[in-house]
Amino acid sequence: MTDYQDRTASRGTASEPLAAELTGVVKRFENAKGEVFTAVDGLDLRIRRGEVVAFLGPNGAGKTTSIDILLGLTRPDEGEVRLFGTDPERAVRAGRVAAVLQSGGLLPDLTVEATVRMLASLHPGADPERCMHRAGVTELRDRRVAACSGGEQQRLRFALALLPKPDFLVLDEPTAGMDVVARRDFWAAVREDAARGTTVMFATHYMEEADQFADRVVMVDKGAVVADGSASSIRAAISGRTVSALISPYEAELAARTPGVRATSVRGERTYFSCADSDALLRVLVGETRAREVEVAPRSLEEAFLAITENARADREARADREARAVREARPATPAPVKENA
Ligand SMILES: Nc1ncnc2c1ncn2[C@@H]1O[C@H](COP(=O)(O)OP(=O)(O)OP(=O)(O)O)[C@@H](O)[C@H]1O
Repeated sequence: MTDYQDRTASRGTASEPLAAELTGVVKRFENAKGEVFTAVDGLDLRIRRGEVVAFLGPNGAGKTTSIDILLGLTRPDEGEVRLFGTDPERAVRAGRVAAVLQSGGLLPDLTVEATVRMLASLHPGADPERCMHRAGVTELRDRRVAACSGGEQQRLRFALALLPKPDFLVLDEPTAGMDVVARRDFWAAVREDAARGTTVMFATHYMEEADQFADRVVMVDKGAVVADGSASSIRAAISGRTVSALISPYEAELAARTPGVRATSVRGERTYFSCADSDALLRVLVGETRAREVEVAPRSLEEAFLAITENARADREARADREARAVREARPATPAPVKENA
């Protein structure tokens, strides 16, 4: 297994039943012209109980579609989905799985408390006070939903999701559009719940959310898993900086020989150097070339994806080579053909 597929960050164990299991899931959409587009392309994912998994990917990677399939809201064209060993609809009906989706579902004229109590009546044994407290909305109880900020509405949705006392919480980009403080408060509430052993899977664009909150990060791109591992292994893969400058092609080539420079590219007038040791490159650019307007930036998520997919491809090729060699070496020498006498 590669660094990105070590799956060591689990809080569950292999002998425990899985919270979720997606095997070979494919979902295609057809546009008005009849062109077929594959949004989820053979997704395999196993989530053990107690794990907190970030589902990370760029726009259009297939996160929402995968989550809809996981929750039984969309049927896959191929593949199988199991939640707690049963089909998604049954698991959701039984209150074992609850979701905080990106929008919808709230009545603007009700107060926060009335909303929670109304939905609590659908779940025998639900404890509205406790759920409000756990989601951090107790202080907002008398506020109308329409007067709540986006972040407060998401916390309210979180309180509603807690009503059936789910074992598994699925959150689809729950903090999209929130400011830093609202995001921090939201995660504090979820984190507290996860500490009680609830399995959590959340989709996000934000690398730092995945890093701070998840103990496992699953990166998806083009509807398939491209990396899967502990946050630290993913972080290691995206460490490094991008240095860019206005520099002549000749001097750029010289600078690219600095140890630690992994790749260069040109966009517009700028040359971008992806490097592990930005200090060494800066010394060269400033001290030995006529480079101007030098900038240093953390590696972007897109660059991280490129690095990870490239590493994953190299790992796959190396593994295939090793396996082929092992097969060749294990094969007994072919005996010389025996000539039969006519
Ligand atoms: N009902 C649909 N009909 C046609 N195409 C769809 C439909 N739903 C999703 N898609 C397409 O499938 C791809 C994956 O979309 P999805 O919403 O799952 O991605 P995502 O990773 O959640 O993206 P984002 O981060 O932007 O929400 C996108 O290209 C999207 O346009």
